[in-house]
Amino acid sequence: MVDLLALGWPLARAGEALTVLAAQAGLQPRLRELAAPGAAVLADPADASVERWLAGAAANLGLEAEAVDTDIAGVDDLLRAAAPAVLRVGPGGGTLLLLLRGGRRDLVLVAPDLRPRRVPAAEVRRLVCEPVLAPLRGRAEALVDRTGLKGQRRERAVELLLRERLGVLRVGRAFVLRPSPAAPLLRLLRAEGLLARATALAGLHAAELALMIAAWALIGDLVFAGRTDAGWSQAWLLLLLTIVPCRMGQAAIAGDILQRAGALLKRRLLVGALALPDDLTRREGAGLLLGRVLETAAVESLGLRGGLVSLVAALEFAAAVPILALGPAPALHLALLAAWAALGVVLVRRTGRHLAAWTDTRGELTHHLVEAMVGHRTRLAQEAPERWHDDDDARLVRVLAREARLNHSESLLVALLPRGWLVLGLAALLPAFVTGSAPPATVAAAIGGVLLAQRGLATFVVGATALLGCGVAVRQALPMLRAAESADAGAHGLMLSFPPVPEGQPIVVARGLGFRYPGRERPVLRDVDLEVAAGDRLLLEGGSGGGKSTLGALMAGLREPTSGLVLLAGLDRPTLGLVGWRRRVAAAPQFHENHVVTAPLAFNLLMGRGWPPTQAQLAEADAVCRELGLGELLERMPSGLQQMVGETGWQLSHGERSRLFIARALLQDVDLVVLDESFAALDPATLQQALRCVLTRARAVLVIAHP
Ligand SMILES: Nc1ncnc2c1ncn2[C@@H]1O[C@H](COP(=O)(O)OP(=O)(O)OP(=O)(O)O)[C@@H](O)[C@H]1O
Repeated sequence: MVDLLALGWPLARAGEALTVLAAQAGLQPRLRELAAPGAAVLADPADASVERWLAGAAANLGLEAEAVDTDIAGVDDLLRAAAPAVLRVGPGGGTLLLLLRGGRRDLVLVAPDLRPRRVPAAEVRRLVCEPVLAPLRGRAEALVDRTGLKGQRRERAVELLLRERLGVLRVGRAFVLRPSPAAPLLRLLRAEGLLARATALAGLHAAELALMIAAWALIGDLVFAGRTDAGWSQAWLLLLLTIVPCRMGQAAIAGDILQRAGALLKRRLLVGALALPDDLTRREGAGLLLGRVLETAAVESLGLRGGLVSLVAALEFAAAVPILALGPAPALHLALLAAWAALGVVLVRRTGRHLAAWTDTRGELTHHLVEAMVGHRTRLAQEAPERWHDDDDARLVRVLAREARLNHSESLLVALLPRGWLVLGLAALLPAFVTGSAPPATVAAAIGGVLLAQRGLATFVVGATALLGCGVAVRQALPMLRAAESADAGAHGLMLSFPPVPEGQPIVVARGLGFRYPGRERPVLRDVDLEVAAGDRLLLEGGSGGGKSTLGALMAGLREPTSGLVLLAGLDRPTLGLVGWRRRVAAAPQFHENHVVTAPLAFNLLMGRGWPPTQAQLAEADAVCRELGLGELLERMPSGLQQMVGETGWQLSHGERSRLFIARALLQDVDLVVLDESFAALDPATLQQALRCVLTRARAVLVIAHP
């Protein structure tokens, strides 16, 4: 029996453990010194802060740690397929097992002496499940004992009974490690095994082509040399039959490539969409961004299919060239083929231009449509009905005209290129056929070459059209792909964790602070000095457009200064990272910048704390709501904290929304809360009540308001 806990790593060495596992699993982690989890994290290993720490540390190494929950019935699958992964085991999940290789019978763990150790999967399974099963084992054994079973059969019956009865109980968490979706593309492709699969696919297709050419050669020999013996026909049949498994293998590998690469691309685009710079989303508007997101679907479907099909086309072309070179009119055939391929390139480029123009007009149409939907209620109230659809027809006509041009160009490509070549290729063989100057077998092989090139051209058209679509879609998705590349850069800082700032000590200090919006000539803020200490209650007043919200955003780490310095607890943004900064300062932005997500009220309140919440967090959310005067609303809502709110849920009033935003900031349990005009919509009595709650609960507060 192996002492598995001795092979585990203590939580205090979690950073080192992640680095070692990632390096041994070939994930090429970024080599970076990670600070150990702080005392606050280690104090309660059962708390979600450990999981947040692990996720942040993985991001620092350029990796992604996906938390996977499993029930007892799913443990075997997890141990088989999750590697490389970190399993939390032992009391409170305070020990980490590093799963390097999974399996059904044996697993490989990385021990604290950095050596891989093979251990039986059943023992790891027992360690993971026993804390949940142990309390009920006695009852299960008593039940089985009444059946009279003995020895191993008794053990097995107890296990099966427990698994059957308790299969859905949740057991410990695992963190599956993989390269971050923002990692260099080549590393992602290699980690997913896509390069190896693409090579296998090309190999199988080349084998299929070789088999087909051999089959032609054989049939040519049979027909022209007049052989009639059965052995040759059987060999021909065998060659054709061998093509079947070749094709099946290709279909399976291609499906696998499409699925894996599709998932990879989706993850990258999602990361990019969430990391889009704030100013870009403002500048482009929801409509254009929605259009871009819709276009990204084409990147996957067209790009992947186009890539595979083009690979096949290139192989078919490459096989046709030597066959034609051995035919009766090699120079003429090869010259014609080169000219036809050049014509193909011209037609493809023309189609590409039409496709890009059509996509741009469609994007404009989506933008127009979304703007109309967002402003629908205002238009209903303010605009005469006969003007609602003013531009619609003109926009539709523009889209349809460009679509017609695209269709024409595409049909020329699809119809002319492969069929035209067939006519030309066969015509070039006519002299040899008529004069009988070449042996029949050579003519037959050349016909095969012409057909193969035609197949290559037809495949090329399909692949090129798909790649064109993909190219246009990539251009649309570019902001997201770029944002994905920089998504993890510095977001998690050095993962420092330290206790709350003591009373009277500075939390945020700004010196010589300046800020200028991109594209603006004059700075909004210049030479600002400000210090906010724990226990401070500050009010920032000023005229409209004076830069109050901008200063609030700088304090909350939502923007970086263009000159000067802002320090939080003595540390700068790169050291703390955006994630670290937000754990210390929470902001309730202005009304038009803040959003009620269509989700339960509790989700909206606890957004910054992770989901699902603990009972204690729910109780805290309930208490804050009541202190802010939302108690009566909670009573009225049939589902209380679980009531769906947002655009399609319970519609909150202006004042209720602003208190939800205040509660959301207070519940983040931070050193400093920045409230930007959060009280403007409240009547005097409610305002006093809300203010009392903020002053009691916040360790320090900066309130932005008009005089
Ligand atoms: N994203 C942006 N891009 C360019 N300029 C901006 C941007 N956001 C704000 N501004 C400009 O910067 C100036 C300061 O804006 P800010 O919102 O900080 O002022 P404020 O004092 O909070 O105003 P108010 O009291 O009206 O909310 C304004 O002139 C505004 O137009």
